[in-house]
Amino acid sequence: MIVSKYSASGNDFVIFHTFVKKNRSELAKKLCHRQEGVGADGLIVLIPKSSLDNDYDFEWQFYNSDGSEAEMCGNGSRACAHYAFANELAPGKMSFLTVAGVINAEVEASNAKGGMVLSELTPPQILETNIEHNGKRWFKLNTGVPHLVHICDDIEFFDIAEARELRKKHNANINIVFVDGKNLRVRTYERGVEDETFACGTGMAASFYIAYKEGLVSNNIKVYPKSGETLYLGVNERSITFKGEVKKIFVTEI
Ligand SMILES: N[C@H](CCC[C@H](N)C(=O)O)C(=O)O
Repeated sequence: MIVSKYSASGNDFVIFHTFVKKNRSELAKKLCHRQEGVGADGLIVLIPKSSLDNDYDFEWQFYNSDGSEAEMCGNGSRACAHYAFANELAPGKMSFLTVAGVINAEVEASNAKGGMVLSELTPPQILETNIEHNGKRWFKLNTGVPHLVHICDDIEFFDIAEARELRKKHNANINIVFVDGKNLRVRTYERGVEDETFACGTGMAASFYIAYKEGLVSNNIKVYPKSGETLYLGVNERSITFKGEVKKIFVTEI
């Protein structure tokens, strides 16, 4: 089986396509394993559409590295869009079906090593605005998957033990966000990876949306995850747009 390894702002994925839709939880754990597999935060399986009457170009399955299936993955949606375009499975402007809903994506630039991709996420839903934990205020919202967000004053310290506790209590990804002038810096403990990742797209979107609703940033900004790569976040009348570079690291047979 031929698989591709992608990095989207430091969040990395194994991607392949097949017409067969089945449970791939065990395969995800095997392929994502950092020492015994390809190594990735998640597995993306692209399933080309089987009938012309679907109003999307393909369907996908997304699995975290622990084998859990997640409704959506922001960075994964950008990597998958480039993979689909590069493998002639979709046009540059595409839409695909995820558990969270249909995602629109556009490959704005592409070459053999990757490109620049914009995804439009599912409409954000603010669920709670005042969760108190250890004297800190957390927001809970869904940007395709559930996230907790805390607006912090020191991005250099991320309490992973506290994040793990909150992740278990709320079954959500955990984000701290720092307002850095006009832009944001975000760090995320990811559900299903069970550790901090170098970037989390839906987490950056959740953090951006809370900072925007709190009047701390404008509706079009740059967001910097742990990897330091630049992501462009915006709010439109429908949802949140999310743009950044994706890199095709290698293609291999397993
Ligand atoms: N770990 C997340 C799914 C992947 C989200 C993240 N990789 C992104 O880019 O949005 C969850 O289980 O809710």
